[in-house]
Amino acid sequence: MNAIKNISVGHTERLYKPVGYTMLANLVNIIPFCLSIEAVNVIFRAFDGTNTSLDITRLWSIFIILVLYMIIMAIAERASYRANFRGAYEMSAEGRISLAEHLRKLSLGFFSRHDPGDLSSMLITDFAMAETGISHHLPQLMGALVMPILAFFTLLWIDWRMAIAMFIALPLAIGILLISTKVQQKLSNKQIEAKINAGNRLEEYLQGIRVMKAYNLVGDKFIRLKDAFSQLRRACIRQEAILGPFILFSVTVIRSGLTLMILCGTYLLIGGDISILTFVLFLIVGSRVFDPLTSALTNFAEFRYFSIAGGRILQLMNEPEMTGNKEAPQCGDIIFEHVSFKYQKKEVLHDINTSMHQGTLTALVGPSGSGKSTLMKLCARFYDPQQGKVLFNGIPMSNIDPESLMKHISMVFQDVYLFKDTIKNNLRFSKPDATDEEIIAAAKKACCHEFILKLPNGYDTMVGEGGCTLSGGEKQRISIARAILKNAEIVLLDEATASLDPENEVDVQNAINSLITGRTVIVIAHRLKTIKNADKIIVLDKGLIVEQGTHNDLINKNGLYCKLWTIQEKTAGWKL
Ligand SMILES: Nc1ncnc2c1ncn2[C@@H]1O[C@H](COP(=O)(O)OP(=O)(O)OP(=O)(O)O)[C@@H](O)[C@H]1O
Repeated sequence: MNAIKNISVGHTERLYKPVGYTMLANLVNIIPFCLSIEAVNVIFRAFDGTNTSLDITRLWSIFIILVLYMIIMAIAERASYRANFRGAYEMSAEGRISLAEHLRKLSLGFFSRHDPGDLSSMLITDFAMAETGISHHLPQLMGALVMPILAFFTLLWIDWRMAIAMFIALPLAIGILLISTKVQQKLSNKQIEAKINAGNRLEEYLQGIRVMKAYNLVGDKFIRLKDAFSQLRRACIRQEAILGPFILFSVTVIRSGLTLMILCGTYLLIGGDISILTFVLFLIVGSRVFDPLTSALTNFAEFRYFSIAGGRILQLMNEPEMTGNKEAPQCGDIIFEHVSFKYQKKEVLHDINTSMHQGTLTALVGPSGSGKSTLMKLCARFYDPQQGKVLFNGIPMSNIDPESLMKHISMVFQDVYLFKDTIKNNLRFSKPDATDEEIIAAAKKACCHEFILKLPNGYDTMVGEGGCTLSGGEKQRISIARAILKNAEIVLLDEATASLDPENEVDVQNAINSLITGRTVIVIAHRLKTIKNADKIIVLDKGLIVEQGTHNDLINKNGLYCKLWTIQEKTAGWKL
């Protein structure tokens, strides 16, 4: 039952149509079989010494029914084929979209626990496996059972002894397959893990090829890739080598029923307990019934393998989404009350108490790894803290709908991601209904306009996957233009001006200054001169707030900020 739920990714009702059609097709498929039995019967009666003449009319009728059957079957098979495949592809297309949608609603903490390769494998490979399970294996498994079940009950009615002899080995064959279930689960999980690992290593190898060439590391990474492929090879071989004999054995066991039935029939025939016609009838049924049974057994094994993929998808679907259904307030202060936060096990923020007031600029400073980016991510509710509260206009962020909150926040990160699309669409991403004029105005403010015009197709130029056709500084300016275009009440800037040349930095700084009026701005800047005029500077060290206040307050305190400031003054132009 679990396997069925898994393979349909929780939508068992989607299976009714394909399974129903295939079972019906298999049921109808019995007609030629019954007709051939009837034809044997007619011929047999003409030669059994009872002086009955050969009923040619009946034979012709059988032939005509067979032709009609073939026409109806061709139409019905087409309908069944369409139902199977359409159902499977529709289910996986919808499933992929809803899974992608679900992933969007998960906390970022989930993504730091999972490899992106693992997730993309679920979206592509696992769904493809569930698709195959639904379109092929489950309908074929159920369909293949129709004929043997009907045959069993009919034969039981004709002669129970021979019927039992024919099917006596079936429970044993099923038992063997069921015994292998646990082994299969373990081996299949290992094989799927090895497949994902190989995919991840390959991605790492391809993405890091530039660094590897630069540092001559090709050997080491290649060994990791080679190991991953060797592991996959071993997992595949182990799975086949261990499970194959189970299936072969159960098929052999089931087929032994034919021999048993012949032995039993011969014995009964000699004893005069059955007629030759009954014996021939059993031989005809016997020659037809074991192929679908074998196919059902092999499909059952395949079906179990494919259902593992469905189980992985279901597990992911059950990951809890971020809570909160309150509409985010238009604006307000962000307040941290005794906030502690850890990624997995490591606590990186300890008992943070601070506030970022509406319409002011708050700067986060501190040595690398002190927790600045983490604190900023908590402001945007990328994560919920394990202890304490983050309040937005007095409402705990954990009660606010994350999507509603995002409408009020613009962000500029250190690493800018651009979609494989035109520059214009990459800008429009932050405001889907923006007009061309608005886009250009934002680009001008962020000092992008001129370099965009110099591109081959201006605003319609395509940028590569991840924006690889633009320089770091250009990507950052595009990202600033996006934030300007979104025009949100809260602006989060992480190293916004880090990769700009001094000339552009002044322009962008001016653009940012005009953007922050009446807004809450939180900025991480390693170059302290850029935040000298901030309303509040929060100094972090090892996850603790060690100082907070204005530039002058902190200089007067003569603490960590003053130390950092002095170092930067002395080494002007250096980057901490
Ligand atoms: N996704 C993550 N998973 C686990 N640990 C993380 C993650 N992100 C950051 N950390 C760790 O949390 C600590 C704080 O990192 P954070 O990025 O907040 O510091 P930062 O002050 O912004 O550093 P930098 O100035 O170098 O960007 C670091 O020790 C870092 O290694």
